[in-house]
Order: sequence, then structure tokens, then C-alpha cells
Amino acid sequence: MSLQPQSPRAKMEARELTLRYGTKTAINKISLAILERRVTALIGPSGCGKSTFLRSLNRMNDLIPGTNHSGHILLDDTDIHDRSVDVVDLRRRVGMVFQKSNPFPKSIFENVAYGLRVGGMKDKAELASRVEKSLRGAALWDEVKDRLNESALGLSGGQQQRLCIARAMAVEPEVLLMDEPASALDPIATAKIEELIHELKAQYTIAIVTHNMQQAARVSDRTAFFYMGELVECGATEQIFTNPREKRTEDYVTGKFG
Ligand SMILES: Nc1ncnc2c1ncn2[C@@H]1O[C@H](COP(=O)(O)OP(=O)(O)OP(=O)(O)O)[C@@H](O)[C@H]1O
Repeated sequence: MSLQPQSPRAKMEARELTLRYGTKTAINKISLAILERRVTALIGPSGCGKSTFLRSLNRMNDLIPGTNHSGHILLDDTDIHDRSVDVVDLRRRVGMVFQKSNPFPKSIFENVAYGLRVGGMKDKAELASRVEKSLRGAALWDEVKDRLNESALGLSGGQQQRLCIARAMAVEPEVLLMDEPASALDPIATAKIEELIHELKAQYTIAIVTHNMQQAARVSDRTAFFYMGELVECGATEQIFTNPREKRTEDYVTGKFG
């Protein structure tokens, strides 16, 4: 028996993925694996296609009229554009957290319970237990356990973002997509989110878009550098930041342009 630690498999994989908004090509022939139970950071200057790529992974771009794609995206070896794939189920398996926290104008409890109720869960005890588990998982439980019936809108920005993470986790996704989840937060709230990401990767596969180089270096195992709709290189985060193969990556991570 080999004592080598098993290298992680690709939980998701884009193959030659091109996505256009009308006639504008936003990403061009991207091939990239998102490894299981690892954090993959997507970095690159504004407009290079990071968010487009991230949104492709759970077909959020389908909601934007005029988009079309070519190439493939696999989730556990199934093409997510296959006719057999139910997009609601896909988005349950591949959850998303946005840049701006977007709690519903409902109680803290109901925000987290929302996806479970939509999925048909009715049993009160089961709902309560899943809500608690998700809030604990998002490191928010202790701060809100005595005010679960109060409005989520009364929480601080950082708490609201952790609530959105709890909401995403409640339906037990396998992959979490995060689009600049800490960019609207102060340094303390940002540190909490980063700590949380670190803990979540024991259970989830995570892809995160960030503009913050230090954040990418702190939270991710692998980093993919996008430039003008293309993937320039992807590798272990340490390699990308200390020994990139491509000059454009080096110029970007050392702050020569951005
Ligand atoms: N809904 C849309 N309709 C038309 N073009 C779009 C749309 N969304 C993005 N684009 C264009 O696609 C390209 C890639 O945008 P995208 O938002 O993916 O880049 P990004 O790297 O995430 O940028 P940022 O860091 O500024 O968020 C850009 O040229 C952008 O203008």
C-alpha cells in the first residue's frame, strides 16, 4: 500500500470553456480544474473574466439574456450542461456567496431555513437542527443564538455575510463559489471570513474570486491568474506568488499592473 497522500481529484473541471455575452467574448477556451476540498483563488485585473468563469460553474450566467458558451464544465464527471442536469439541483450542489451580502428581509432563522423549506423540509425540529448546524458552521451561532427571530437586516455587514454563507451551507452543497466575499468588509470581519474559509475547506470545495493578493495568498491552495479572458497560468498558490512561470503573472502579483 502506498504511503503517499492521495492527490486531490478534480471536483469540477472546465474544458475549453468559452463564454460570450452577445458577441463579446468574456472568457476564451479556459481549461481549469477545481480540486476537491481545496481553495482555488481566481485572480486578475478588472474585466478579465473571473466572475464570468465563477458564475459559469453553477450556470448563473444562464440568467443573463444573450449569453452563449462552448466547451464543457464537469461536476464529478457529468457535464453540467447535459440535458439530464436539473439546474436547481446543480445550484444546490454548487452554492454561491456574493460580494455584497444579500440577506432576505426576514428573520435570521428564516434566512438560513429558506433553501430547506423550498426543498420541502417541514419538520420543525429538523429545520431547527439544520439552521443551528449551518450557523455554527459559518461561525455565527454564538453571536445570534439569542436573536434568531430578529431581522437579519439588523446584523452587521460581516455578520450578514456569514449569514449568507450559512444560508448557502444549509442545503449542504458540495462546492461553494465566493465572489469577493470580503471586499465590502472591514479588516476584522474580513479576517473572520478568511478563517472561516480555511475551516470550510475540510468539507467543501471552494472557488473564490478576489482582488486582494494577500487574501489569495492567505486563503488559497491553488491560484489561477486570468488576463483578458484567458487563463494565463494556474498552480500551487506559493508557486504562483513566488515563482510564476509567466511574465504577465509575475507583473500582476508584484503589483506592476492591476
Ligand atoms: N452581463 C454582462 N453583459 C455584457 N458584458 C458583460 C456582462 N458581465 C460582464 N461582462 C463583460 O465581460 C468581461 C468579463 O467580466 P467579468 O465581470 O467576468 O470580469 P471580472 O474579472 O470578474 O471583473 P471585476 O474584477 O471587475 O469584477 C468584461 O469585459 C465585462 O465588461
